[in-house]
Amino acid sequence: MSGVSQAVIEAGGNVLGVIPAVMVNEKPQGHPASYERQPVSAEGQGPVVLDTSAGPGKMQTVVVNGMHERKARMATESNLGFVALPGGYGTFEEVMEMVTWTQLGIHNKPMVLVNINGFWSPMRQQVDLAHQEGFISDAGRQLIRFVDVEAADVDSCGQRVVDEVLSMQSALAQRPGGYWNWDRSSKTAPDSSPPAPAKRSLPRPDDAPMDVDEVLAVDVPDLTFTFRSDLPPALEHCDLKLRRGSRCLLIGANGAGKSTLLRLLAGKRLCDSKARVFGKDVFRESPSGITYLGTEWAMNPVVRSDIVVSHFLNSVGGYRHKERRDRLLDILDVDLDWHMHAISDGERRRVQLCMGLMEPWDLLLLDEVTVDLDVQVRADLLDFLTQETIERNATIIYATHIFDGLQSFPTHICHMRMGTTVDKEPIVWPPTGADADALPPTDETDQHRDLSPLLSISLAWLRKDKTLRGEAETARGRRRGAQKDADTDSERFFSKYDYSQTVNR
Ligand SMILES: Nc1ncnc2c1ncn2[C@@H]1O[C@H](COP(=O)(O)OP(=O)(O)OP(=O)(O)O)[C@@H](O)[C@H]1O
Repeated sequence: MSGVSQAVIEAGGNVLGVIPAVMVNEKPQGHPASYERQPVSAEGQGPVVLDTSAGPGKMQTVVVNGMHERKARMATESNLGFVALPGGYGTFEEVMEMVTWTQLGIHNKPMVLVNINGFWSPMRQQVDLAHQEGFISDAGRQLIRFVDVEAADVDSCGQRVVDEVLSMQSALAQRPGGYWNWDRSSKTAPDSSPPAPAKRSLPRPDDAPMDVDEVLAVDVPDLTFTFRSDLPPALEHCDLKLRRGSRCLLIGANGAGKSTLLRLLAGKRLCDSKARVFGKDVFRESPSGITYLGTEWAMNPVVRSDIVVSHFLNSVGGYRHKERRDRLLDILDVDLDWHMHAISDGERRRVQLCMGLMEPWDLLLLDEVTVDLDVQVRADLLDFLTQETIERNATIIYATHIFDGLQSFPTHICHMRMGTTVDKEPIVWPPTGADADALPPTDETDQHRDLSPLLSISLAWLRKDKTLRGEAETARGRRRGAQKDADTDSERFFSKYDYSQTVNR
């Protein structure tokens, strides 16, 4: 791969590597490589590396959380198709998965194997055998092609391979969609036509009437999602429609489903229901311009390793967005000389935000990432985000439990309860007319508190949600909190296993 990368760079092309975080810094113990890595660039030593010394092209390495994300990212980035050179298990697996995705209609991309000195011939025989035996259909046999190359001709076979990819691409374009209707909730056959315009009129943040052809920034109709088939759905019948330029707060108790919804919108999990961002299916069509920032980032060992912040930011593409990066460095008050392993949680969070927000986004999904910022930085950040939605018409969905200084931030609020969105459409904020009348008054318990209208409504919602959730759990034989009437052997347990002196608190 390094040879291919080097050649591409020398020819002025761009190389994008996608690497799981675990492989970033070190060679795993027992790694069979008998040589020390001698990279032509600093590839593999940071989240994204640009090596300008290698040649006129650009080389970048993107670090992702795991192998599945890596594959999905590679599939998304490939807009022409896939070319495989000889390789081992990983290559076999990737080749077959990408072909399978074309067979199933998840994407529709050529797969061309460069058959150097017959390396892939056994694979071709296997595919032909499966075809003869009826395991692969006639149409399925067309989903993979081989270009025979002698080792001596490797340097000059590039054009033939590209021609094969292009020819296969036009053949695939004639092909109907995949076998499955991936949207189980739809009664109709797969439809490759552009998404239907939204039927209902949604208020724009500035309340202008909606154009019927306008593509919504977020369109989630009746979304249901289950983590495992033996568990009840974590999301059920969720609806969320937002126009570009909206800033929507997700409000709900712990476990209401906010993070799950945000992660689905970020395309991190496959779900049967149709969820669209800018008119594209979030998982299968991977719309560009989505940035998701969640709390799990700070747990990643890479961001706690001894990396200097300036290197870290450069390596994730700071050079491409220098102006925004500098602006964010000022707003977030980040010291470029900090070492990531020797800063506070809040400081690490500022670096995360700087890193995540540098590249302009069209949809920003924020999952509680401002929780450990000090109040001044948080206030300045909220101003920056508001400005982004006004100036660039970008959209934000923000799940938080911290309501300080939020009163004038949202254009919409969306109440989630027990895995569902309570209203068919998010409530325009600040509310007026009938919307305002429908909102709950301050709960009696909270009348002595000095609450903003937003916090007052949220508290009233969550108090009601707790009661409803308690009733639902009781009906299922569950109960939270103290179980005063239940028999317990905790005293006996304590006398036998007294850990109180040994457990760190
Ligand atoms: N990996 C998982 N496997 C199974 N169930 C899960 C998983 N993650 C979350 N859930 C369930 O999904 C539900 C919604 O969780 P989610 O994290 O989306 O809630 P949330 O509204 O973001 O909560 P919080 O405010 O605590 O962050 C919870 O009831 C939880 O039990």
